[in-house]
Amino acid sequence: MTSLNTATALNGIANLRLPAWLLPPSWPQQSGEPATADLRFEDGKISSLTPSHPPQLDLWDAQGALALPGMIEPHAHLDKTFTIGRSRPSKPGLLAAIETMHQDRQHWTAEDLQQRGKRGLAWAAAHGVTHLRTHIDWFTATPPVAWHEMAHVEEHGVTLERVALVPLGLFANASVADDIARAVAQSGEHCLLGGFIHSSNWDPAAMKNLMHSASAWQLNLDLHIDEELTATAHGLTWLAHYLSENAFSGHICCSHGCALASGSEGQAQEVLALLAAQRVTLIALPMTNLLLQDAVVGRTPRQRGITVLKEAQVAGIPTLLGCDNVQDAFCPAGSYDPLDTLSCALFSLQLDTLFDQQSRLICDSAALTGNAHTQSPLAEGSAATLVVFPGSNIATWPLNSAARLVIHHGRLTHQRTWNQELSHES
Ligand SMILES: Nc1ccnc(=O)[nH]1
Repeated sequence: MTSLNTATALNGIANLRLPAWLLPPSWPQQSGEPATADLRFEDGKISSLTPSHPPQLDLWDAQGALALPGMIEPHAHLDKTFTIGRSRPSKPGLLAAIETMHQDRQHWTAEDLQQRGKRGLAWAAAHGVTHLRTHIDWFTATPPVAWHEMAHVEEHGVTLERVALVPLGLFANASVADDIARAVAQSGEHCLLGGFIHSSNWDPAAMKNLMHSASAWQLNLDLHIDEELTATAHGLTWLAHYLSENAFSGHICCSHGCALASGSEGQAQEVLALLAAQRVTLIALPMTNLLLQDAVVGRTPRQRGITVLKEAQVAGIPTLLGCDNVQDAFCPAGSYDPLDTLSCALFSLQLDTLFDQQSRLICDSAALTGNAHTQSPLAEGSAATLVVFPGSNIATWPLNSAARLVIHHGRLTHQRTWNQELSHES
Protein backbone atom coordinates (compact mmCIF):
# COMPACT_ATOMS: atom_id res chain seq x y z
CA MET A 1 0.00 0.00 0.00
CA THR A 2 1.52 3.34 -0.98
CA SER A 3 1.53 5.98 1.73
CA LEU A 4 -0.93 8.83 1.84
CA ASN A 5 0.00 12.45 1.72
CA THR A 6 -1.52 14.96 4.07
CA ALA A 7 -1.10 18.07 1.96
CA THR A 8 -3.90 17.53 -0.53
CA ALA A 9 -7.54 16.64 -0.32
CA LEU A 10 -8.22 13.07 -1.39
CA ASN A 11 -10.41 12.25 -4.39
CA GLY A 12 -11.55 9.23 -2.49
CA ILE A 13 -10.49 5.73 -1.45
CA ALA A 14 -10.88 2.49 -3.40
CA ASN A 15 -11.23 -1.03 -2.05
CA LEU A 16 -12.43 -0.46 1.49
CA ARG A 17 -14.07 -3.20 3.50
CA LEU A 18 -16.99 -1.52 5.31
CA PRO A 19 -19.13 -3.17 8.01
CA ALA A 20 -22.42 -4.78 6.95
CA TRP A 21 -24.42 -2.58 9.39
CA LEU A 22 -23.38 0.50 7.42
CA LEU A 23 -24.27 -0.79 3.95
CA PRO A 24 -27.67 -0.95 2.27
CA PRO A 25 -29.37 -4.39 2.26
CA SER A 26 -28.90 -4.61 -1.52
CA TRP A 27 -25.10 -4.36 -1.24
CA PRO A 28 -23.40 -7.24 -3.16
CA GLN A 29 -21.66 -10.08 -1.34
CA GLN A 30 -18.33 -11.65 -2.20
CA SER A 31 -17.43 -15.02 -0.65
CA GLY A 32 -20.13 -14.55 2.00
CA GLU A 33 -18.97 -11.06 3.00
CA PRO A 34 -19.94 -7.57 1.85
CA ALA A 35 -17.99 -6.68 -1.30
CA THR A 36 -15.39 -3.93 -0.91
CA ALA A 37 -16.41 -0.33 -1.58
CA ASP A 38 -15.11 2.66 -3.51
CA LEU A 39 -15.74 6.01 -1.87
CA ARG A 40 -15.46 9.29 -3.78
CA PHE A 41 -15.12 12.65 -2.04
CA GLU A 42 -16.06 16.13 -3.16
CA ASP A 43 -15.64 19.28 -1.07
CA GLY A 44 -15.05 17.20 2.05
CA LYS A 45 -18.23 15.18 1.57
CA ILE A 46 -18.97 11.70 0.26
CA SER A 47 -20.06 12.07 -3.35
CA SER A 48 -20.50 8.36 -4.04
CA LEU A 49 -20.37 4.99 -2.31
CA THR A 50 -20.33 2.08 -4.74
CA PRO A 51 -19.18 -1.55 -4.82
CA SER A 52 -15.52 -1.60 -5.97
CA HIS A 53 -14.86 -1.49 -9.71
CA PRO A 54 -11.11 -1.59 -10.33
CA PRO A 55 -9.09 0.10 -11.56
CA GLN A 56 -9.89 3.53 -10.06
CA LEU A 57 -6.52 5.08 -10.75
CA ASP A 58 -7.30 8.48 -9.24
CA LEU A 59 -8.26 6.92 -5.90
CA TRP A 60 -5.96 5.71 -3.14
CA ASP A 61 -6.15 1.90 -2.97
CA ALA A 62 -6.84 0.60 0.55
CA GLN A 63 -6.36 -2.99 -0.65
CA GLY A 64 -9.35 -4.35 1.25
CA ALA A 65 -8.48 -2.71 4.58
CA LEU A 66 -11.32 -2.48 7.09
CA ALA A 67 -12.75 0.99 7.69
CA LEU A 68 -15.34 2.61 9.95
CA PRO A 69 -16.96 6.02 10.05
CA GLY A 70 -15.58 8.39 12.70
CA MET A 71 -15.82 6.58 16.04
CA ILE A 72 -17.55 7.84 19.17
CA GLU A 73 -16.37 7.74 22.75
CA PRO A 74 -19.69 7.89 24.61
CA HIS A 75 -18.38 7.88 28.18
CA ALA A 76 -15.11 9.39 29.40
CA HIS A 77 -13.92 11.36 32.44
CA LEU A 78 -11.53 14.03 31.14
CA ASP A 79 -11.48 15.79 34.52
CA LYS A 80 -9.79 12.80 36.20
CA THR A 81 -7.71 11.40 33.38
CA PHE A 82 -3.93 10.99 33.72
CA THR A 83 -3.94 11.42 37.51
CA ILE A 84 -2.89 7.86 38.33
CA GLY A 85 0.71 8.98 39.00
CA ARG A 86 -0.43 10.95 42.03
CA SER A 87 -3.66 9.17 43.03
CA ARG A 88 -3.39 5.43 43.30
CA PRO A 89 -6.20 4.05 45.50
CA SER A 90 -5.15 1.99 48.50
CA LYS A 91 -8.27 -0.19 48.32
CA PRO A 92 -10.02 -1.85 45.35
CA GLY A 93 -13.51 -1.07 44.08
CA LEU A 94 -15.63 1.86 42.95
CA LEU A 95 -16.27 3.61 46.27
CA ALA A 96 -12.57 3.57 47.17
CA ALA A 97 -11.75 5.08 43.76
CA ILE A 98 -14.25 7.88 44.45
CA GLU A 99 -12.57 8.55 47.81
CA THR A 100 -9.15 8.73 46.13
CA MET A 101 -10.54 11.13 43.52
CA HIS A 102 -11.69 13.46 46.31
CA GLN A 103 -8.15 13.51 47.69
CA ASP A 104 -6.71 14.30 44.26
CA ARG A 105 -9.03 17.14 43.39
CA GLN A 106 -7.02 19.64 45.42
CA HIS A 107 -4.67 19.51 42.37
CA TRP A 108 -7.42 20.29 39.83
CA THR A 109 -6.38 23.82 38.90
CA ALA A 110 -7.42 25.33 35.60
CA GLU A 111 -3.98 24.57 34.16
CA ASP A 112 -3.90 20.98 35.41
CA LEU A 113 -7.40 20.28 34.04
CA GLN A 114 -6.68 21.88 30.67
CA GLN A 115 -3.44 20.03 30.19
CA ARG A 116 -4.88 16.62 31.06
CA GLY A 117 -8.18 17.16 29.25
CA LYS A 118 -6.47 18.29 26.04
CA ARG A 119 -4.17 15.31 26.10
CA GLY A 120 -7.08 12.89 26.49
CA LEU A 121 -9.02 14.49 23.67
CA ALA A 122 -5.95 14.54 21.39
CA TRP A 123 -5.34 10.84 22.02
CA ALA A 124 -8.97 10.04 21.20
CA ALA A 125 -8.77 12.07 17.97
CA ALA A 126 -5.58 10.30 16.92
CA HIS A 127 -7.39 6.97 17.24
CA GLY A 128 -10.26 8.19 15.05
CA VAL A 129 -12.79 9.42 17.60
CA THR A 130 -14.93 12.26 16.22
CA HIS A 131 -17.41 12.61 19.09
CA LEU A 132 -16.51 12.35 22.77
CA ARG A 133 -18.81 12.70 25.75
CA THR A 134 -17.10 13.44 29.05
CA HIS A 135 -18.67 13.35 32.47
CA ILE A 136 -17.48 16.03 34.88
CA ASP A 137 -17.90 15.56 38.63
CA TRP A 138 -19.89 18.21 40.50
CA PHE A 139 -19.36 18.57 44.24
CA THR A 140 -21.72 21.40 45.17
CA ALA A 141 -24.73 23.19 43.70
CA THR A 142 -22.48 25.43 41.60
CA PRO A 143 -20.42 24.26 38.62
CA PRO A 144 -16.91 23.02 39.45
CA VAL A 145 -13.78 24.55 37.88
CA ALA A 146 -13.58 21.54 35.55
CA TRP A 147 -17.02 22.32 34.09
CA HIS A 148 -15.72 25.68 32.85
CA GLU A 149 -12.25 24.49 31.90
CA MET A 150 -13.45 21.58 29.77
CA ALA A 151 -15.56 24.02 27.77
CA HIS A 152 -12.27 25.39 26.41
CA VAL A 153 -10.72 22.04 25.58
CA GLU A 154 -10.94 21.59 21.84
CA GLU A 155 -9.60 19.28 19.18
CA HIS A 156 -10.12 19.77 15.46
CA GLY A 157 -12.78 17.42 14.15
CA VAL A 158 -14.05 16.24 17.55
CA THR A 159 -17.44 17.17 18.99
CA LEU A 160 -17.11 17.37 22.77
CA GLU A 161 -20.12 16.95 25.05
CA ARG A 162 -20.09 17.65 28.79
CA VAL A 163 -22.29 15.86 31.33
CA ALA A 164 -22.69 17.20 34.87
CA LEU A 165 -22.00 14.17 37.06
CA VAL A 166 -23.89 15.16 40.21
CA PRO A 167 -24.17 12.95 43.31
CA LEU A 168 -27.86 12.09 43.69
CA GLY A 169 -27.95 13.66 47.17
CA LEU A 170 -27.54 17.16 45.71
CA PHE A 171 -30.90 16.77 43.96
CA ALA A 172 -32.67 16.14 47.29
CA ASN A 173 -33.35 19.86 47.52
CA ALA A 174 -35.67 20.87 44.66
CA SER A 175 -34.30 24.39 44.40
CA VAL A 176 -30.68 23.12 44.27
CA ALA A 177 -31.78 20.63 41.57
CA ASP A 178 -33.24 23.52 39.60
CA ASP A 179 -30.06 25.62 40.05
CA ILE A 180 -27.89 22.80 38.74
CA ALA A 181 -30.14 22.11 35.75
CA ARG A 182 -30.27 25.83 34.94
CA ALA A 183 -26.47 26.12 35.07
CA VAL A 184 -26.16 23.15 32.69
CA ALA A 185 -28.84 24.47 30.33
CA GLN A 186 -27.16 27.88 30.25
CA SER A 187 -23.77 26.36 29.45
CA GLY A 188 -24.69 26.08 25.78
CA GLU A 189 -25.28 23.18 23.46
CA HIS A 190 -23.54 19.84 23.98
CA CYS A 191 -24.27 19.92 27.72
CA LEU A 192 -26.29 17.30 29.57
CA LEU A 193 -27.47 16.68 33.10
CA GLY A 194 -26.32 13.54 34.88
CA GLY A 195 -26.20 11.95 38.26
CA PHE A 196 -24.44 9.29 40.26
CA ILE A 197 -27.20 6.90 41.37
CA HIS A 198 -26.18 4.01 43.61
CA SER A 199 -27.55 2.00 46.56
CA SER A 200 -25.24 4.02 48.82
CA ASN A 201 -27.10 7.27 48.02
CA TRP A 202 -30.53 6.02 46.91
CA ASP A 203 -33.28 8.61 47.33
CA PRO A 204 -36.45 8.43 45.18
CA ALA A 205 -37.46 12.00 46.09
CA ALA A 206 -34.10 13.24 44.75
CA MET A 207 -34.67 11.17 41.60
CA LYS A 208 -38.00 12.92 41.07
CA ASN A 209 -36.34 16.32 41.46
CA LEU A 210 -33.63 15.28 38.99
CA MET A 211 -36.24 14.25 36.40
CA HIS A 212 -38.38 17.36 36.97
CA SER A 213 -35.46 19.76 36.69
CA ALA A 214 -34.20 18.05 33.50
CA SER A 215 -37.70 18.37 32.02
CA ALA A 216 -38.07 21.98 33.10
CA TRP A 217 -34.78 22.92 31.40
CA GLN A 218 -35.28 20.56 28.43
CA LEU A 219 -32.09 18.70 29.10
CA ASN A 220 -31.07 15.26 27.93
CA LEU A 221 -29.72 12.98 30.65
CA ASP A 222 -26.75 10.65 31.01
CA LEU A 223 -26.88 8.79 34.31
CA HIS A 224 -24.31 6.71 36.17
CA ILE A 225 -26.90 4.24 37.35
CA ASP A 226 -26.64 0.99 39.33
CA GLU A 227 -22.88 0.65 38.94
CA GLU A 228 -22.80 -2.16 41.46
CA LEU A 229 -23.57 -5.84 41.90
CA THR A 230 -26.39 -5.33 44.41
CA ALA A 231 -29.32 -7.18 42.83
CA THR A 232 -31.74 -4.89 44.64
CA ALA A 233 -30.21 -1.64 43.33
CA HIS A 234 -33.18 0.64 42.67
CA GLY A 235 -32.08 3.05 39.94
CA LEU A 236 -33.01 1.40 36.64
CA THR A 237 -36.17 -0.23 37.99
CA TRP A 238 -37.33 3.11 39.39
CA LEU A 239 -36.45 4.93 36.16
CA ALA A 240 -38.20 2.35 33.96
CA HIS A 241 -41.42 2.70 35.96
CA TYR A 242 -41.14 6.48 36.23
CA LEU A 243 -40.80 6.85 32.44
CA SER A 244 -43.79 4.56 31.88
CA GLU A 245 -45.95 6.78 34.06
CA ASN A 246 -44.57 10.27 33.39
CA ALA A 247 -43.87 12.09 30.14
CA PHE A 248 -40.21 12.94 29.60
CA SER A 249 -39.35 14.54 26.28
CA GLY A 250 -35.56 14.22 26.38
CA HIS A 251 -33.23 11.34 25.56
CA ILE A 252 -31.60 9.35 28.37
CA CYS A 253 -28.35 7.42 28.34
CA CYS A 254 -28.10 4.91 31.17
CA SER A 255 -24.44 4.22 31.81
CA HIS A 256 -23.17 1.10 33.63
CA GLY A 257 -26.38 -0.65 34.79
CA CYS A 258 -24.23 -3.48 36.19
CA ALA A 259 -26.85 -4.51 38.76
CA LEU A 260 -29.22 -5.61 35.99
CA ALA A 261 -26.88 -8.56 35.43
CA SER A 262 -26.99 -9.53 39.12
CA GLY A 263 -30.72 -9.94 39.63
CA SER A 264 -33.06 -12.52 38.16
CA GLU A 265 -33.61 -12.91 34.43
CA GLY A 266 -37.26 -11.98 34.92
CA GLN A 267 -36.38 -8.76 36.74
CA ALA A 268 -33.94 -7.74 33.99
CA GLN A 269 -36.42 -8.58 31.23
CA GLU A 270 -39.16 -6.52 32.88
CA VAL A 271 -36.91 -3.46 33.17
CA LEU A 272 -35.61 -3.85 29.61
CA ALA A 273 -39.14 -4.17 28.18
CA LEU A 274 -40.17 -0.93 29.90
CA LEU A 275 -37.00 0.93 28.82
CA ALA A 276 -37.34 -0.29 25.23
CA ALA A 277 -40.56 1.72 24.94
CA GLN A 278 -38.69 4.95 25.87
CA ARG A 279 -35.95 7.08 24.30
CA VAL A 280 -33.25 5.31 26.28
CA THR A 281 -29.76 4.05 25.34
CA LEU A 282 -27.77 1.63 27.48
CA ILE A 283 -24.00 2.18 27.68
CA ALA A 284 -21.77 -0.65 28.91
CA LEU A 285 -18.30 0.14 30.25
CA PRO A 286 -16.62 -3.26 30.26
CA MET A 287 -13.07 -2.23 31.15
CA THR A 288 -13.72 -0.36 34.39
CA ASN A 289 -16.61 -2.57 35.40
CA LEU A 290 -14.36 -5.62 35.16
CA LEU A 291 -11.80 -3.80 37.27
CA LEU A 292 -14.03 -2.20 39.89
CA GLN A 293 -16.82 -4.73 40.42
CA ASP A 294 -16.34 -7.82 42.62
CA ALA A 295 -12.97 -6.33 43.54
CA VAL A 296 -11.46 -7.73 46.75
CA VAL A 297 -7.75 -7.77 47.63
CA GLY A 298 -6.14 -11.15 47.05
CA ARG A 299 -9.28 -12.74 45.65
CA THR A 300 -9.94 -13.57 42.01
CA PRO A 301 -13.16 -11.85 40.90
CA ARG A 302 -15.97 -14.28 40.20
CA GLN A 303 -18.45 -11.89 38.57
CA ARG A 304 -18.02 -9.71 35.49
CA GLY A 305 -20.19 -6.80 36.58
CA ILE A 306 -21.19 -5.87 33.03
CA THR A 307 -24.76 -5.00 32.13
CA VAL A 308 -27.08 -7.23 30.08
CA LEU A 309 -26.02 -5.82 26.73
CA LYS A 310 -27.16 -8.69 24.52
CA GLU A 311 -30.59 -8.84 26.13
CA ALA A 312 -30.92 -5.07 25.70
CA GLN A 313 -30.11 -5.44 21.99
CA VAL A 314 -32.74 -8.16 21.61
CA ALA A 315 -35.26 -5.93 23.41
CA GLY A 316 -34.53 -3.21 20.83
CA ILE A 317 -32.70 -0.79 23.15
CA PRO A 318 -29.85 1.12 21.45
CA THR A 319 -26.54 0.10 23.03
CA LEU A 320 -23.01 1.52 23.11
CA LEU A 321 -19.62 0.74 24.61
CA GLY A 322 -17.44 3.32 26.36
CA CYS A 323 -13.95 3.39 27.80
CA ASP A 324 -14.88 5.17 31.06
CA ASN A 325 -11.79 6.09 33.08
CA VAL A 326 -8.28 6.35 31.61
CA GLN A 327 -5.20 6.35 33.82
CA ASP A 328 -6.83 7.52 37.03
CA ALA A 329 -7.90 6.13 40.41
CA PHE A 330 -10.72 4.18 38.75
CA CYS A 331 -8.62 2.58 36.01
CA PRO A 332 -4.82 2.74 35.87
CA ALA A 333 -4.59 1.95 32.14
CA GLY A 334 -6.13 2.98 28.83
CA SER A 335 -5.50 5.22 25.85
CA TYR A 336 -8.89 6.44 24.52
CA ASP A 337 -8.91 3.85 21.75
CA PRO A 338 -12.46 2.50 21.21
CA LEU A 339 -10.87 -0.62 19.71
CA ASP A 340 -9.44 -1.47 23.14
CA THR A 341 -12.96 -1.22 24.56
CA LEU A 342 -14.41 -3.39 21.79
CA SER A 343 -11.60 -5.94 22.23
CA CYS A 344 -12.39 -6.13 25.93
CA ALA A 345 -16.09 -6.58 25.13
CA LEU A 346 -15.28 -9.32 22.63
CA PHE A 347 -14.02 -11.48 25.50
CA SER A 348 -15.96 -10.25 28.50
CA LEU A 349 -19.35 -10.18 26.75
CA GLN A 350 -18.56 -12.97 24.27
CA LEU A 351 -19.59 -10.80 21.32
CA ASP A 352 -19.60 -12.19 17.80
CA THR A 353 -19.77 -10.67 14.29
CA LEU A 354 -17.51 -8.01 15.74
CA PHE A 355 -16.72 -6.00 12.66
CA ASP A 356 -19.87 -6.46 10.60
CA GLN A 357 -22.38 -5.86 13.40
CA GLN A 358 -20.92 -4.96 16.78
CA SER A 359 -18.53 -2.26 15.53
CA ARG A 360 -21.67 -0.14 15.60
CA LEU A 361 -21.28 -0.07 19.40
CA ILE A 362 -18.35 2.34 18.96
CA CYS A 363 -19.74 4.38 16.03
CA ASP A 364 -23.44 5.02 16.57
CA SER A 365 -23.71 8.71 17.39
CA ALA A 366 -27.51 8.62 16.90
CA ALA A 367 -27.70 6.16 19.82
CA LEU A 368 -25.67 8.57 21.92
CA THR A 369 -27.64 11.71 21.20
CA GLY A 370 -31.03 10.12 20.61
CA ASN A 371 -31.23 11.99 17.34
CA ALA A 372 -32.83 9.32 15.17
CA HIS A 373 -32.82 11.56 12.11
CA THR A 374 -29.05 11.67 11.82
CA GLN A 375 -28.02 10.72 8.29
CA SER A 376 -26.29 7.37 7.92
CA PRO A 377 -22.51 7.92 8.08
CA LEU A 378 -20.72 7.49 4.73
CA ALA A 379 -23.99 7.89 2.80
CA GLU A 380 -23.76 10.31 -0.13
CA GLY A 381 -23.71 13.85 1.20
CA SER A 382 -22.26 12.88 4.61
CA ALA A 383 -18.90 14.23 5.77
CA ALA A 384 -15.99 12.31 4.24
CA THR A 385 -14.80 11.33 7.72
CA LEU A 386 -13.61 7.80 8.36
CA VAL A 387 -10.99 5.64 10.00
CA VAL A 388 -9.04 3.09 7.95
CA PHE A 389 -7.21 0.17 9.57
CA PRO A 390 -4.40 -0.63 7.09
CA GLY A 391 -3.51 -4.29 6.79
CA SER A 392 -6.47 -5.38 8.93
CA ASN A 393 -8.85 -8.27 8.36
CA ILE A 394 -11.99 -9.48 10.10
CA ALA A 395 -10.23 -12.50 11.61
CA THR A 396 -7.89 -10.42 13.80
CA TRP A 397 -9.73 -7.09 14.11
CA PRO A 398 -10.13 -5.33 16.56
CA LEU A 399 -6.97 -6.84 18.03
CA ASN A 400 -3.70 -6.03 16.28
CA SER A 401 -5.22 -2.94 14.71
CA ALA A 402 -2.88 -0.22 15.98
CA ALA A 403 -2.18 1.01 12.42
CA ARG A 404 -4.64 3.76 11.63
CA LEU A 405 -5.46 6.47 9.11
CA VAL A 406 -7.91 9.12 10.22
CA ILE A 407 -9.59 11.14 7.47
CA HIS A 408 -11.62 14.24 8.29
CA HIS A 409 -13.68 15.91 5.60
CA GLY A 410 -11.62 14.27 2.88
CA ARG A 411 -8.18 15.02 4.34
CA LEU A 412 -5.79 12.80 6.24
CA THR A 413 -5.36 14.21 9.77
CA HIS A 414 -3.65 11.40 11.68
CA GLN A 415 -1.67 8.43 10.56
CA ARG A 416 0.00 5.73 12.51
CA THR A 417 1.78 2.81 11.03
CA TRP A 418 2.60 -0.41 12.80
CA ASN A 419 4.18 0.19 16.22
CA GLN A 420 4.69 3.88 15.62
CA GLU A 421 3.98 6.52 18.22
CA LEU A 422 0.77 8.51 17.71
CA SER A 423 1.55 11.27 15.24
CA HIS A 424 -0.41 14.34 14.37
CA GLU A 425 -0.51 15.76 10.85
CA SER A 426 -1.98 19.13 10.25
N1 LIG B 1 -16.97 4.43 36.91
C1 LIG B 1 -16.97 5.67 37.45
C2 LIG B 1 -17.93 6.08 38.34
C3 LIG B 1 -17.88 7.36 38.85
N2 LIG B 1 -16.91 8.18 38.46
C4 LIG B 1 -15.97 7.77 37.58
O1 LIG B 1 -15.05 8.54 37.22
N3 LIG B 1 -16.02 6.52 37.10
